[in-house]
Amino acid sequence: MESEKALHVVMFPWLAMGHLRPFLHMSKILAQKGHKISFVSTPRNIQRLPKLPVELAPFINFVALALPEVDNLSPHEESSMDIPISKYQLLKIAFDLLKSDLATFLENLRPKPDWIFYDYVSHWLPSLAADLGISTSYLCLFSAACMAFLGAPSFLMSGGDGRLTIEDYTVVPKWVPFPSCVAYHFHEVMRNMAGESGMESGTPDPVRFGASVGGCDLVLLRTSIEFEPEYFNLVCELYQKPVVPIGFLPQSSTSENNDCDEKWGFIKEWLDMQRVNSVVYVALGSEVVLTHEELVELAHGLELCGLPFFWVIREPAWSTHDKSQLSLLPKGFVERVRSRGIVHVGWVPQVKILSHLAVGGFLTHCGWNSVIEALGFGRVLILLPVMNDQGLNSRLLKEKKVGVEIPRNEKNGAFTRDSVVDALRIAMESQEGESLRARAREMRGVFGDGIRNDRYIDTVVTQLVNIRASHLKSDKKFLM
Ligand SMILES: O=c1ccn([C@@H]2O[C@H](COP(=O)(O)OP(=O)(O)O[C@H]3O[C@H](CO)[C@@H](O)[C@H](O)[C@H]3O)[C@@H](O)[C@H]2O)c(=O)[nH]1
Repeated sequence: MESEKALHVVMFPWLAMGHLRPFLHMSKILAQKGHKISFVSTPRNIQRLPKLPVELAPFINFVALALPEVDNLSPHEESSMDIPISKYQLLKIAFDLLKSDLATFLENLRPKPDWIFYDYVSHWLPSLAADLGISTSYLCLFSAACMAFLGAPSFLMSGGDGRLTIEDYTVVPKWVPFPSCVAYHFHEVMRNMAGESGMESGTPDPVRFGASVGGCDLVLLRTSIEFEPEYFNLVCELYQKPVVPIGFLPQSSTSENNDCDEKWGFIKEWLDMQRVNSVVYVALGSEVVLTHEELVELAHGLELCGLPFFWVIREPAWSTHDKSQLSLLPKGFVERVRSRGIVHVGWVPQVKILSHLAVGGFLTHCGWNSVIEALGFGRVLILLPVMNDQGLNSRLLKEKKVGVEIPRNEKNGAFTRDSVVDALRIAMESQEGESLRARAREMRGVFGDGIRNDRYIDTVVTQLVNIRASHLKSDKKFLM
């Protein structure tokens, strides 16, 4: 790369592991190409990120801004994984209050950064950056299908997004011109509403999305044209502005080299003892907490199916001993499955686990990072969406025939142990599931191919350089 084209990019992700990590990953990829990064977040979130490889450390500067205090949010509650969904709006209030410290940081940066990449929550950032002459990109970490479902920015901005009833979210929107099953189930909308109660942050999520898309110079979407061309093209039509796919930012099994190294030893030892493609990896990301009933049915399903499994259970920071996830499992479960199943509480090196040849399938909540990581290694998916965008992703993955969804009761979301067993058997063993497994294996070439995905990044960098150059040309104040 010619040195005069090196960019300085400020990263400002939402306070959630599923957002901080891909922003960091994007930072590392740009740093590898010689660009400079200022990664802005709160102290505890920065501390929790995987350590940088030495060769990239000079290119990435972490900037810690203290999270402003708000009522009913304790000082250590800095990320969505620290709090129940009922407190998400409080975290958004605190996040919005970072605006003035971020503005001070940006004003004092010399020379001025070229770009700021922001997340969907910071709806106030485009105008702040524009005043300072910094180009803006909304780095969107959701599938194109999900963004197409949400709709055009003007629609999102108009009074909360024009959908008035729960049922409005359960149908494919009228602007989707091709056959699609991407819409929420009733119970998914209900679960999401638990995080929106009262709109305490003053800014509903649809408005945050609409302003983030509408206000930026460039939308970067973490997807590829090969996987969901119809939805990607629809997003471009809806947005009427430059939208560039960034590919999937695939990670190799060694790219998280220092993430939970000590744990990997024992996990690998266990996986090494299992047959190729035989293990179901079960994990539900950094935010989902199952209800007691769901946890019990999932446990029974895993026990009854007879397959080897590695189940990661997240113990929420706010749970007490009698409400801990482990204590809610069926009595004697861990002992009964010990010969073929591991229940692990706490953080694990997920990418390393998914890369292991013993893992055949992934029972997932359909967080977009998890989906990308699993398909990068060609693992078939058993879909158990819970909240956020997960239901939409699940429908997309079903549509693309790379996974089987565990059926739930439409109204209350209940699922049974038998439906878990059925889905697991289809995905992992039965003749019926062979085409799903084959299609998931094919996806390695789309999600996991480093060279193919790197081409997307090269296009992104060209766009960043060109758009920035045209901004500098058209407005002298950008030259400060
Ligand atoms: O023990 C763990 C648990 C998680 N991870 C990593 O953490 C990330 C989790 O991301 P994701 O799978 O997307 O789940 P969430 O953290 O739940 O993600 C939130 O953010 C995603 C991206 O916007 C959304 O798709 C989800 O619905 C939303 O819940 C992934 O990279 C995992 O590899 C680990 O490495 N170890």
